[in-house]
Amino acid sequence: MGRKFFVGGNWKCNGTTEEVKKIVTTLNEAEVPSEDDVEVVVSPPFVFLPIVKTLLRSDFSIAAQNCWVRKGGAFTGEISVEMLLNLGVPWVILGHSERRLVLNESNDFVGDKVAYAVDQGLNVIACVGETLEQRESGSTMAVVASQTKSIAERVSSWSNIVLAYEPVWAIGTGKVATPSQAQQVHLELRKWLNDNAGAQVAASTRIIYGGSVNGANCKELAMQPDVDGFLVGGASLKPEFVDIIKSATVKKSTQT
Ligand SMILES: O=C(CO)COP(=O)(O)O
Repeated sequence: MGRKFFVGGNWKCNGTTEEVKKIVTTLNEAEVPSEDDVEVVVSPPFVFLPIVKTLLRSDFSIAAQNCWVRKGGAFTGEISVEMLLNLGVPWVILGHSERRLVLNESNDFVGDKVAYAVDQGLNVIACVGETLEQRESGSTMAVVASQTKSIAERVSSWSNIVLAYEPVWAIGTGKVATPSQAQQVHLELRKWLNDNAGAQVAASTRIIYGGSVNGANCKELAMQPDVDGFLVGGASLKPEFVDIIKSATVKKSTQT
């Protein structure tokens, strides 16, 4: 079964209403490969989800950048899965390193969030990735495996989960993982899924790369056999996001 190329744009904590409208206009006017060949999901801050949902072309989808771990209630400042579903937001990004590291979200907490969101019917972009210190000490695979394990042991199905490998040292630094560094970890993650979640999950789960992806480096990364797309930060706020979406064509050419 082929894995459809996936391009996510994580806008993080950026934008004004005017800027958001401008990005959406650029996306709406872009000529991109067909929905059969690429799935595009943009993730604005919560407050802009309704306007983006209203204005964005119908072949692109939207994601929240976080959600509460269980059913909503007396949790000041949180946004629940139920609210996202009520607004018609189909995706959520969970376990981003900025939340793991700055807000101290543990592997267990992220695993609980993913399980609750998936159980309620959301699609999840689940992020894993090592810090520079962890890479330099040789523990990259141990770190991403334990982050993935906390998810795997809580979910009964992977069919609505996209796994995003985002090495922390490559995020917002301009220091992109080389295509072979990305491929190596993606392949290891797929082997891990094979051994722990089954061959079908390993074959069908999309593993996307995030960390300083831009219009110039996306093609070579897209050609790697286990790179099934991208989660883009900074460049998703710029017109070059369109070029990154177009790298789906490069991917397709490597598969035929
Ligand atoms: O964190 C990221 C996407 O979630 C990557 O961010 P940058 O593309 O800005 O490095």
